[in-house]
Amino acid sequence: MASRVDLDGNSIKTLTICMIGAGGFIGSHLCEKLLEETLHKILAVDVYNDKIKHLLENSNQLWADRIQFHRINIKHDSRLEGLIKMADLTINLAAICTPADYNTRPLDTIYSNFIDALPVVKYCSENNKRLIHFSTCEVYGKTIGSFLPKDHPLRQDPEFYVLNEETSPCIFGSIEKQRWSYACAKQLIERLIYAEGAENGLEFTIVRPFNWIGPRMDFIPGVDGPSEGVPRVLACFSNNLLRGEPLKLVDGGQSQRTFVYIKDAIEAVHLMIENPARANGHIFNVGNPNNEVTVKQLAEMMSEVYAKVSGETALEVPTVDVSSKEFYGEGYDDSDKRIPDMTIINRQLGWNPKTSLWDLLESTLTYQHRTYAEAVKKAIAKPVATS
Ligand SMILES: NC(=O)c1ccc[n+]([C@@H]2O[C@H](COP(=O)([O-])OP(=O)(O)OC[C@H]3O[C@@H](n4cnc5c(N)ncnc54)[C@H](O)[C@@H]3O)[C@@H](O)[C@H]2O)c1
Ligand SMILES: O=c1ccn([C@@H]2O[C@H](COP(=O)(O)OP(=O)(O)O[C@H]3OC[C@](O)(CO)[C@H]3O)[C@@H](O)[C@H]2O)c(=O)[nH]1
Repeated sequence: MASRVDLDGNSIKTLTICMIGAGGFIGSHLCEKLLEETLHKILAVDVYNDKIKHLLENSNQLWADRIQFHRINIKHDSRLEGLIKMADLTINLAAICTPADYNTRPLDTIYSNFIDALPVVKYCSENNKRLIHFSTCEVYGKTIGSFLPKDHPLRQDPEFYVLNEETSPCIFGSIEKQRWSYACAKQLIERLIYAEGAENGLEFTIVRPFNWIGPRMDFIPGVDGPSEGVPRVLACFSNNLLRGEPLKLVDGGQSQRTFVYIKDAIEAVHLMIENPARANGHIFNVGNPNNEVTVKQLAEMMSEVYAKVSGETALEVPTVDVSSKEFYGEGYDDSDKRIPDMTIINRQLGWNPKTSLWDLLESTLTYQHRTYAEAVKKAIAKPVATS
């Protein structure tokens, strides 16, 4: 591989990266990218490795000696500090990050996103190691505009809904709305990291992903995850499509989201890894402001794309409304709208997303159909056990 240079023309040093949560959706894509396009070494930490098995198993691959898997639960494992010390950079992706858990398992959610991340920050700070920490767009909570009357003209003013790292407030619901347990824990760990930077010189970058989606995201209930499990919206809707059932719209599917293709987003993380002078001390929104839809529009587009890639006829009634209480239980609440301000990431790293929502859904649903269609058919055909 020819010597590579960073955005300022300096040659890039080969790094050892301790990647915690490497076995998850984002981790698996980041491992793939780093192994295929760089010479960096990865100490991959997770409790699972199914999504990176293809990178670990084949010892003939060029990168076989550049990835090592460590099955470690960071809650209680003394090996973690040693791995962080061995690495030049730690990337922490580990988290409980599915909304169905936030209001039903708030303690696990808070522990996972705050308490369990504490030693990682401490070890990086004490050992003068750089940290890239994964936070979330959920730290913004609700938009200022959502508190205005429905037809108020200021709702159309970007000042009232575009989310900026340096100027937007974090607006959460009341404590009994346990949905916000995740956002609040992520916000506090961001503040702690920021304070470690200010008081102890920790070199950090905080990433706020805005709904990254693509292959290997979450699980299909009853196939490679629990039958009663509720994954994030891409996998929920994929599951409905694979089973030929209507897509469930929570509270009518009026919330808005911007979706970015995982492969575009990984490019942004790659730039952060290799341009520390431009990334350190910054918080970055990583999303695609051009791919905004309501959840209802997402459902309609996914139904259309799935019919195209699977060759199956779309349902005549493609969606059904369901209340949030019925779907998620007590204590659920929602972010109304999430448009990332791209000024900072654009200025620091020159990054812009490329893939349209239609194109990213086409490649993702092709993957979902190829990977799961047969397994779902078998699961549906299996007789239900009666007592
Ligand atoms: N995907 C998105 O759009 C998105 C959006 C906002 C924020 N994020 C953040 O990005 C990060 C990664 O998200 P993802 O979508 O890849 O989720 P994921 O659930 O697929 O990956 C998280 C990984 O962390 C591992 N993990 C959790 N607790 C652990 C522990 N105690 N010890 C070891 N490993 C542990 C899990 O096994 C999993 O493989 C999370 O911090 C999440 O909050 C993601
Ligand atoms: O079957 C379904 C599932 C979900 N919805 C609604 O879709 C919206 C998006 O839901 P989801 O992708 O599950 O999660 P959120 O966007 O709300 O939150 C995530 O954002 C980033 C992250 O931090 C990590 O990924 C996470 O917290 C939402 O409005 C659901 O109600 C649906 O209608 N039908």
